[in-house]
Amino acid sequence: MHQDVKEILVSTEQIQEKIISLGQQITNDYQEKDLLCVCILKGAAPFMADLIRQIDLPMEIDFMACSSYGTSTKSSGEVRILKDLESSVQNRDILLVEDIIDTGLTLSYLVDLFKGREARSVKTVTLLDKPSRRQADLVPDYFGFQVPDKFVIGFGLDYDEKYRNLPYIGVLKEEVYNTKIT
Ligand SMILES: O=P(O)(O)OC[C@H]1O[C@H](OP(=O)(O)OP(=O)(O)O)[C@H](O)[C@@H]1O
Ligand code: HPA
Ligand SMILES: [Mg+2]
Repeated sequence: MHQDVKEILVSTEQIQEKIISLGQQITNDYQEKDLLCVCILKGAAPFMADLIRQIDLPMEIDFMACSSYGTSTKSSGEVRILKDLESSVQNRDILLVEDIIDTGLTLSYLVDLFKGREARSVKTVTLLDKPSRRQADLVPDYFGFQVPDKFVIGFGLDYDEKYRNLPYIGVLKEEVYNTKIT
C-alpha cells in the first residue's frame, strides 16, 4: 500500500469484477442504439479504458476535459471545459463516463449541456458515487461503488494530480493535504 494511503476502500479485484458486470448491463441496455461513450478526463480514463472492453456492441468513444477541483480537495462549483468533443452528439445515445460523482455539479452541468446539443439520450456511469455530498439533483444510471464522505484517490482519482496510477481506491491520509503549503 502507498505510504500516503490511510486505508483501501475498494481492491483491484473488486473493481475489475464490477466493471465486467457494468459492461454486461450496458451491453444489454444499448442493443440497437447509437452508443457514444464520453470519457470525462482526466479521472475517468482508467475506468473508461477497462469498461469499453467489456461492452460487446458497435460503439464509439470520445473525450472531454473539464475541471472543477483544480489542486484542491474542494469543488470550486464552477465547471470549466478544457477540451470539447470531436464528435457530434445530435440524435446519438450518449453515455457519460465518470470516475466519481461527489457534489454532482460537474455531471449535472454536462448532462444539461448534451441535452441542449440534442442528444437522443444522455445517461451516466460512474465508478464511485459519494451521495452524502450531493448539491445537484443527480442520480447515476449505473454506478460501481458508493463511498463515504472521505477524499479518495487511485484508479484515476487524484489529489493535486498525483496517485491516479494506484490500482485500487484508497483514502488519502489527512496529513497529506493538511500540511500542504499553498
Ligand atoms: O461531483 P463533483 O463534485 O463535480 O466532482 C466530480 C468531478 O471532480 C473530479 O474531476 P476534477 O475536476 O478533479 O478533474 P480530473 O478528473 O482531471 O481530476 C472527478 O473526476 C469528477 O469529474
Ligand atoms: O474524493 C475525491 N477524490 C478525488 N477527486 C475527487 N473529485 C471529487 N471528489 C473527489
Ligand atoms: Mg481531480
